[in-house]
Amino acid sequence: MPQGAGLKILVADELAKEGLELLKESGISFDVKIGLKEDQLAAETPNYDAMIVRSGAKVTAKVMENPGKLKVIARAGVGVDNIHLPTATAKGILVLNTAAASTLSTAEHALALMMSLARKIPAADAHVKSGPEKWSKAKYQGTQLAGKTLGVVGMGRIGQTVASRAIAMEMTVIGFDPFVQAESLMDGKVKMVRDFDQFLAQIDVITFHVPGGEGTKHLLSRDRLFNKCKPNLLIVNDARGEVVDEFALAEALAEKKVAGAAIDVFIKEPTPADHPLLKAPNCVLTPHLGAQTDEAQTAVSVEACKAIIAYLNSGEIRGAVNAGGIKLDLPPDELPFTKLASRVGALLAGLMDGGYKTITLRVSGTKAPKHMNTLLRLAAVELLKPHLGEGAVNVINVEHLARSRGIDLVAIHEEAPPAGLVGDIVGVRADGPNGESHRVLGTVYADGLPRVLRIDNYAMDMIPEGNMVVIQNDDMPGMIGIVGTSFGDAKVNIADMVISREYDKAGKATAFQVIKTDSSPDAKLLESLKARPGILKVKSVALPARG
Ligand SMILES: NC(=O)C1=CN([C@@H]2O[C@H](COP(=O)(O)OP(=O)(O)OC[C@H]3O[C@@H](n4cnc5c(N)ncnc54)[C@H](O)[C@@H]3O)[C@@H](O)[C@H]2O)C=CC1
Ligand SMILES: O=C(O)CCC(=O)C(=O)O
Repeated sequence: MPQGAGLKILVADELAKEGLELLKESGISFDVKIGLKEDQLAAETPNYDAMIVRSGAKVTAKVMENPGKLKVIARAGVGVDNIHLPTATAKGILVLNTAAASTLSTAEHALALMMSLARKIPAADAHVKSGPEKWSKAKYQGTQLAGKTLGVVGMGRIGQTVASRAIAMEMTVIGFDPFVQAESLMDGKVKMVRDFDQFLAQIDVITFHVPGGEGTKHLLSRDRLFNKCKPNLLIVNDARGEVVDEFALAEALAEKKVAGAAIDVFIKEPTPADHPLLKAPNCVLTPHLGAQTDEAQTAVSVEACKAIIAYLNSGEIRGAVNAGGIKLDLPPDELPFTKLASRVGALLAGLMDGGYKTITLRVSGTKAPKHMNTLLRLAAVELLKPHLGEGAVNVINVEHLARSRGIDLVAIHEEAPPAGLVGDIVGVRADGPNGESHRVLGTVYADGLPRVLRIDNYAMDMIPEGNMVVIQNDDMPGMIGIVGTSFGDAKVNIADMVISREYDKAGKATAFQVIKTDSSPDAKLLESLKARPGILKVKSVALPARG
């Protein structure tokens, strides 16, 4: 079957043609349906494996209530405030964005707003076009930016790009970003200020480059606009509408508490006809144009389409917003550890009788520790599958599902491998609420195949694959014969087998037999084995084949 066969993508916003061309070339079928209302989008969603949006389509909790086969949403752009991330994560839907593709264009737009505002360009333009009668220069006298202090709020990709250009324009630049710990950025050229009010007291121009949402709501509040800003302040908002209190801003402009504002983003877009900023003095407005250039729109479209194709075809994750740093497209020498973690998790799930309180991953060596979060999630998915169902849990929602059930997921890096082992060891341990506890330890050999090296304290060396039966029994003569005969009577061929013995503190020996079979052992065989004297535990696990 060709790659991508049977998969479907919904393009729910206008995308530049270069991205759509890539979708065509990929062979994955796609529909372009723009302007769908919430109900319509909710009805379409379950039919698609992937969705691509810009900022127009609102992917609300309701839209994802019954996600059907939807696995991934790509935002052709940066802000994902039009996608309800908690629901996407809870439903196991990966959300991607194209973080850097529109950085330059948005930064240039912020600078364009700043200069338009400082030199009153839009008003002067309208004045000239209104006719020669009232020709006036004095009314459009502006402010020179060189020598002024610019305050950049949010020193991420766009903030730093704006800062570097403002420095070239001979402005002094200071930054505010609670998530940057350094005293200064950009080779010491941008001093970071910790207190927002002290920051406001120093600046002549402010520009916002932060994500939207509760964390940044009304950073420029009524109190700050009226009591903390300098009266000559010019305000640029190219981030999100909620960052500045729009209504208070209109009043502050009218009362000359601040000198001017240039705004690209609004709480409600399109802005309603009675929006107070439409009539506010010295106010430049644009209809969310930050990323609206040929270059940025081509780049976000291409990046979003490439990311969707890569994820659908190979599971490669690019630009993940809600995947907790997992990476599935690992280099060839690290990739087998993902298979090891999944298989160790599945084996452990088979050993456990009850539920879990804690799932702990311990890793040592040089390769496995690079991917602790990915390995932990992969193992936890397999541990939760028997309880939640095959399709209900995946690497995106596993942490949320575990947390919502009171299960702790713990990852520990150990400098040295467990006693008696060497190199890259991946160990997963499950502790149940009633004291039940099992662990499985494994590694990957130079042949790239995963090996199980220990189940609890029983040492072994076995490739975890296919149908496996784990039997714990008292260590006494005849047990192997009993097991072999039972499998033979049930016409289940034993393909491979390892036996390991362990002594408890009292010196009593028990043995573990790990048996691989050519066909799946049925419940009758397992029950008959369990009933045999001396057999303590019988568990069957179906793992994928070797490939
Ligand atoms: N107008 C437009 O068309 C566009 C607007 N945007 C907006 O620009 C935002 C920034 O984009 P990038 O620079 O690429 O993101 P980024 O993630 O590189 O940078 C955001 C920065 O904001 C900082 N931050 C977060 N909360 C903060 C707070 N309360 N106070 C101060 N700083 C805070 C973060 O630490 C980070 O350094 C996007 O989230 C989006 O909302 C992005 C593209 C186009
Ligand atoms: O996609 C758009 O139209 C707006 C761009 C934007 O705001 C973003 O990428 O965050």
